[in-house]
Amino acid sequence: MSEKVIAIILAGGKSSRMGQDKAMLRVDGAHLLLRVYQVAVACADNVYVVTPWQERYEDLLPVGCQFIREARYEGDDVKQVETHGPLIGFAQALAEVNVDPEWVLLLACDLPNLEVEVLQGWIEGLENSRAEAIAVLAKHEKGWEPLCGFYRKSCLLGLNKYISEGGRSFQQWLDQNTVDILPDCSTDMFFNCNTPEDLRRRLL
Ligand SMILES: Nc1nc2c(ncn2[C@@H]2O[C@H](COP(=O)(O)OP(=O)(O)OP(=O)(O)O)[C@@H](O)[C@H]2O)c(=O)[nH]1
Repeated sequence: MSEKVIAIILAGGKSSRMGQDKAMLRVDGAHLLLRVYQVAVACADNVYVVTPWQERYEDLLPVGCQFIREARYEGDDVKQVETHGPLIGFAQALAEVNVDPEWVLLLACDLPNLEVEVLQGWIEGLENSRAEAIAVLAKHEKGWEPLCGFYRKSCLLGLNKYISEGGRSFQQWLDQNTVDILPDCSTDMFFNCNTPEDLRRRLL
């Protein structure tokens, strides 16, 4: 029997390179965050959206969507909100999630090319991963693809230790641990929209 997963979607970035909230961009008629959410629902028993600004997305996502409200720092000027970055957003979400499956599908909100069938195939393969692997991810020449892949919930202990020692890099944390590699990493599912140029390319 194949593994079950929960999904966590990260939707709390500054989108500074895009110049507007990436989660709200429309691709093929639907907001990016909604597209990612729908894919996650097709793959996972429970889906959580972790964000410091839940109110922005409440009308966008179906009623009953499970939000995890991430703590944020605010200066006097509300526009100067400081986010913590994806690693801390992930750790905060993992700490909140208390449901059963041991595997978490982690997704960024800016992935316009996700394919349910590919993700489901990967989920089926999770049962073959090594017991000591904290994650199963794609790996490319430049490193891991941390924001479209699978983590064991038990990685939280080590992740919190890494963060408490000042670590903020997915790549560095993953390199310190055992990680299995996903089969067929050549898919363009990992393409993410960081800049207006990325978006233009995707919409062509
Ligand atoms: N919950 C949460 N998600 C984050 C945070 N920072 C980034 N993300 C998400 O992580 C994914 C990748 O984000 P990046 O593109 O690296 O960063 P970004 O801040 O969104 O964009 P830039 O400002 O252009 O770097 C996106 O889904 C972001 O929404 C954060 O502090 N909290």
